[in-house]
Formats: sequence, structure tokens, C-alpha cells
Amino acid sequence: MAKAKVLTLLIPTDGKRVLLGLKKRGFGEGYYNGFGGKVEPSDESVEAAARRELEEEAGVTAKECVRKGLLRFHFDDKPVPWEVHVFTTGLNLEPKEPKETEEMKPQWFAVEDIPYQKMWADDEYWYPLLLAGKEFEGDFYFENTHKLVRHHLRET
Ligand SMILES: CNc1ncnc2c1ncn2[C@@H]1O[C@H](COP(=O)(O)OP(=O)(O)OP(=O)(O)O)[C@@H](O)[C@H]1O
Repeated sequence: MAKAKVLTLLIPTDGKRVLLGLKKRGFGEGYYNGFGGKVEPSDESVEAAARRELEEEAGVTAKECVRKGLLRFHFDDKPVPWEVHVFTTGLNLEPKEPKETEEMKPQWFAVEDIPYQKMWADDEYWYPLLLAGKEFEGDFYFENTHKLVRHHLRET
């Protein structure tokens, strides 16, 4: 199988509130999502990439970052699967409040108000595990980029 494209997703939360961003451009435009993107092909670590993307997209630095999961997205219209490394960080961000950037409009949500209907279709399956502090691994299969047709998800 072709080598996967490696991406990050970092979600600041204390289990009660969660910081998401409305993606303003590019892949996933119009969806709320965690913060993340491609790992630099150089020798950047996946965790360093996760922290860098949070800084670029929300203007805040995460102190500690904990790896929670691995998601593989399989698209019938893309040549290679995407491997997304999911991290959380607490709410001790520096500065405390994020700022809007060219790429993302950050917004706080109570966990019971997470707008799954405005997010990627896989999110409603694994966010509850992440928010419960669980670790997980999953495969999600999409048609025409957006339509989730099947998935496997397990706690690790
Ligand atoms: C299919 N189901 C999905 N469910 C949840 N999250 C998903 C996702 N598919 C992609 N994602 C995330 O969306 C971001 C895209 O990143 P993206 O903006 O394209 O990356 P990056 O900023 O490096 O790209 P540019 O070079 O700026 O275009 C990145 O965090 C990635 O993990």
C-alpha cells in the first residue's frame, strides 16, 4: 500500500469545554475542527507539528500535549490514506484566549454543545472517547471525500 500522508489534530479541552476552530479555507472549509495539518517532511516530530499548527491557526502555545489516538482516513477519491495523530492539551494556553487567523476562527464550546452536524462525519464517533480520556484507533472510509460509508473504532 502507498505511504500514508501524516497529519496532526490537537484539541484543547478540560473535559468540560473544548476549543474548536471554524476552518476558513482549504480542506474541510466550513467545518469546525481541532487544530492541525501536515507534518513537515523534514525531521519535525509529530508532536512538534501539532503544537506548531495550533500556534499558526489559533495564535496560542500549548504547554503539554498528550497523544490520544490514531485515525486513518481512506478516501475513494485520493491516492493515499491519511494518518491523523490526535492529541489533547489542557486549557493552560499561552495566551489564555486564542485569536482568529487567516485559516481558523476559534470558538469555545461546552462538550454537550459540540456542533457535530457542522463537523467531519467521523468526529461524532471518536470525540466522546477523547473527551472521556480514552485512547483509541480507528479507520474511516469516505466516498466523494465527505460521505462516511463505514468505520472501525476501538479503544487501545
Ligand atoms: C476526513 N475526516 C476528518 N476528520 C477530522 N479531521 C480531519 C479529517 N480530515 C482531515 N482532518 C484534519 O483537517 C486538517 C487539514 O489540514 P490542512 O489544513 O489541510 O493542513 P495544512 O494546514 O498542513 O495544509 P496547508 O498546507 O496549509 O494547505 C488536519 O488537522 C487534519 O487532521
